[in-house]
Amino acid sequence: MWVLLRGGYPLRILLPLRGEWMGRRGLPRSLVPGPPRRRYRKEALPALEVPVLPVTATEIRQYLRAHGIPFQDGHSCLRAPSPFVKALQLKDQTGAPASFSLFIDKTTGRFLCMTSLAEGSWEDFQASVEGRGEGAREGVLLGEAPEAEDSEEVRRIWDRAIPLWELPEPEEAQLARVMFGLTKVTDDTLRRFSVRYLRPARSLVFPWLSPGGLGLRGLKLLSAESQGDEVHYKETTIPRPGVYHNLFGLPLISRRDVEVVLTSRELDSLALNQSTGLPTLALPRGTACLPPALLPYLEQFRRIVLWLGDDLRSWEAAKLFARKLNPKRCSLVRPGDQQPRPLEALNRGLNLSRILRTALPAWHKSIVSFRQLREEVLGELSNVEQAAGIRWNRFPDLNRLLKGHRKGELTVFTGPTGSGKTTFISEYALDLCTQGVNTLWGSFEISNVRLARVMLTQFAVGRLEEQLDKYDEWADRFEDLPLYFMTFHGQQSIRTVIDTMQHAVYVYDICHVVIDNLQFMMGHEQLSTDRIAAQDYIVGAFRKFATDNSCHVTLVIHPRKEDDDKELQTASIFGSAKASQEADNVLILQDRKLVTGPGKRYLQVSKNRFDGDVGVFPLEFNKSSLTFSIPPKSKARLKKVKDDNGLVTKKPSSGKKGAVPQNSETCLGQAHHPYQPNPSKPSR
Ligand SMILES: Nc1ncnc2c1ncn2[C@@H]1O[C@H](COP(=O)(O)OP(=O)(O)OP(=O)(O)O)[C@@H](O)[C@H]1O
Repeated sequence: MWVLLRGGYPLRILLPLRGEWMGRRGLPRSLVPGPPRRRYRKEALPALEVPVLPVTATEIRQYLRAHGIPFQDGHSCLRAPSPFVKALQLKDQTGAPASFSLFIDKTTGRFLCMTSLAEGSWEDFQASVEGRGEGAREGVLLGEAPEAEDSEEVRRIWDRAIPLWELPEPEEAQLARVMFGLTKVTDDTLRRFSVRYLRPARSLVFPWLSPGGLGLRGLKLLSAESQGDEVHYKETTIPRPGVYHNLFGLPLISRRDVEVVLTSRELDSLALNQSTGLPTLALPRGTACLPPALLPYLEQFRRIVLWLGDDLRSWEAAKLFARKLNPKRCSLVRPGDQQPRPLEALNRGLNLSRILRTALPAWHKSIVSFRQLREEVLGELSNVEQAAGIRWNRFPDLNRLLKGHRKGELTVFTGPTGSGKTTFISEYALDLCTQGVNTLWGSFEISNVRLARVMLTQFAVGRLEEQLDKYDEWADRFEDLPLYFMTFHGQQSIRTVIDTMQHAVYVYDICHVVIDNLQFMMGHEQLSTDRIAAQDYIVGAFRKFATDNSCHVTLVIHPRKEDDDKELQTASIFGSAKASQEADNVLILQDRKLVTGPGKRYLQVSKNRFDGDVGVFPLEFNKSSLTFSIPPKSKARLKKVKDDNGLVTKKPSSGKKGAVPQNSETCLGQAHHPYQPNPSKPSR
């Protein structure tokens, strides 16, 4: 059953790959825990060229006032009476008075009615308010959530899973407890959270229950594999990660709870709740993202403590999420030896309540004293490996020079026309995306379909035209990557692009934005002198965005002038020194055709603010897989050039992969070779 919405259709500013290219799924589904979701669907209309800007909180308030709709201002949402609630429904799913059960996200305008569970975009809401009379006559029907298709599989797995204490073999139960670190978690805790165990998969099963604990919306299976003296966890969710929006523990939250502890793992929530008795919730995809669709369920809390993990990445994610939740009500538990993950703290007999009391306020005045910085400095010093950022799997020599890909930096990338800039940066970004770096592409030059085709070929490391029988397998895995595309093409104003990037950071927790390329934000009418000023302004805007949002921006720039027989220099990129000063890193794709022959390229790191190492290394283009990454068998040479102190070091490349980040779990929660589909992931 579908609703035929009246009025304008929201133009898709951000388009997850699946919506445009795969053609097999509808618009992004921002689902929230609860019984079968009611959602608005729209006739598929071609997105028009001019994207709309996200609605602002001021506009939302003005609209509600103009239509006489009372509202209360919350932390991340406005609360209003719901137009989707029949008069007789007096209580919502969580037992609150249904009158103010509509939550409208102040940043995106998306709404969720806690009573009818209707949800949709700001335009949907306006259509339902303005078209209410006509809507009723046309028969406003609400669609079932598309992921309902998984419910049979969910029910089948759930029915086959049993509580740990019901396992026939006590040894099996004990082994499972040891593997998952649950030796100090009681059966009562497991029972309260309805945790089960699926014997055939040797996996814990965490249910996605509706707030009232009535409906089963989905599941997360967690398996553990011991590798040496380490245990690696692998997560599988139904429905897939992109729509698995379960706040694990939500059914245990009562309306009277005003404080909650957010964790990044279900096991940590079990340990925390058992040890402190505090309400606790686990985020559906750990530190990878905090879907805005979950914010209405967190509105009731006056204090939120984020205890996401024991490493720098968790600390960074906690700061990012606190900004979305309203920093003034958030406190962060700082990672440290005496402040490990909650489950580890429980197993080490530490006092979790005391650790919670050391949580630092997320919000502080704009001028900070060193006291507030010292914790972060300590965090960086004790996590040098992670402070260096995410390492590329495919470009070990890039790791040796840049040491990693870090949030908050601006990288400028250039190369001669037609040299393979888009192709290289596509693989460079894909490599990071497969490691859980939420990525937004702004492809102004080539269409998203063509770019996605290049990326899928690079992802499959081979021509899919010759193996179309494997297309679905690769496309399914590719679809689960945290990868989003702006729908702009051709000239765009920098303001529009920045606003859209801001929106994406909020909605999808984007950590890496690729802009290909800067020239598309330079109006044609600008004269040459203006062009330099315009370029400086645009680079400055991206610099500010990267810093303010702790999001890495990679900016592709066509060189100002090129002499075919000479290497590009930094000066040949920028009109003025300002732009090269703004960049943290400057990469140049050199194609010395005269020297190295067809296909050969060199990548030159000509600026590296992180630790100063600059140099060049060879790249070999593989036409069938469209990849530049060094084939594992071949050894590439890394030549370092003199750094500022005149030191010259020349290290033969070991050809080893760059150091894989400590937590090699990806956004999909499983560590697997990024080049191959993961056979252990159940096929759809
Ligand atoms: N090293 C290479 N050798 C041969 N062909 C290449 C190489 N790199 C990319 N190509 C091919 O050249 C074409 C142009 O590549 P690409 O669009 O990445 O270049 P570009 O530098 O981004 O171009 P432009 O300057 O127009 O943006 C593509 O078809 C690509 O497959």
